Amino acid sequence: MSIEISHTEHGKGRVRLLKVTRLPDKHVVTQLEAEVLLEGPDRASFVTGDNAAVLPTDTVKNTVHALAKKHEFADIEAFAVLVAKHFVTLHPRVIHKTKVKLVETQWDRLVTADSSGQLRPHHHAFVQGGTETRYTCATATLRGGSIDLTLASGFTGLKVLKTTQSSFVGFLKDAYTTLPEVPDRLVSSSISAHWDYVTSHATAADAAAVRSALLDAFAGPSDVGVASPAVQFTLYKLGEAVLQRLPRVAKIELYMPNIHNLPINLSHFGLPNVHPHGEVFLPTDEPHGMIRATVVRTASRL
Ligand SMILES: O=c1[nH]c(=O)c2[nH]c(=O)[nH]c2[nH]1
Repeated sequence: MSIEISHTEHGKGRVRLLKVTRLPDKHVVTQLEAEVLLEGPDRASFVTGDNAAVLPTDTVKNTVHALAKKHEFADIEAFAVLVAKHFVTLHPRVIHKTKVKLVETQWDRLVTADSSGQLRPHHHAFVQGGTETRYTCATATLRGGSIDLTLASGFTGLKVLKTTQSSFVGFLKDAYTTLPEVPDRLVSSSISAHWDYVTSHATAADAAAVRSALLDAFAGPSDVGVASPAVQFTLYKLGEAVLQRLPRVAKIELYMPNIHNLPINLSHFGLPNVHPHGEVFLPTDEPHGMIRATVVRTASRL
């Protein structure tokens, strides 16, 4: 029997920083948590204990902090690419690939009354709210003399709810099926999305456009909505909307837990509480349905 080591990587996780950019008219903050992993051809540190090709993970952390100070960057996408390129550029002999994941903590600018009583965006005060987390992943890989870059972005915890235009009927039944057919129900989810860009030049605005496309497809037109015969169908429509609207997105992975809101049985009190009278529900978060799919663009058959 011979034993070999195959894939190796090392780096630093949970590297946190908050950067303040002090512009004259406003301060701008970016808070992020980085995970940076380095890959190289040398296996000696794992196999023989020779650390000559190992850039300490402590240095990786320091580098993230120092690059944040040295460079201006518009969004986490730009900073992820910058960090990923840094290591393969500085140490091409021992580092052939860098993977960077940056998770952003969103600070929203407060809107308060100014000294004259006018409501205005605040110069330097922020608030954090919501459960949504946005992230981006960049990789830099040395190929010959150049660097291949890939960029992906995503978010978790985008909570959505519709109070009608959702049904679940006609499903497969067996001896253990107790679920009744539901022609009209609430549908709720906490959407996670991860998408690959066809370019490494995508920005926070692209991520915002993906989010809008997903929400528009979930909700449908504001007056009439859009039918959801199952979370599965809605998930596919969400992915399709993103790929139709945004040519920079190559593929999107979506996870939509089906967060059940169960009609409470009020029949003891002579109160019908099911379709079309369903008004009082018990929001639950476990167990929840798990619906996941990847939606990709295929080459045109024309
Ligand atoms: O939209 C749904 N998809 C399912 O697969 C499913 N299964 C279930 O019990 N309820 C639902 N709802």
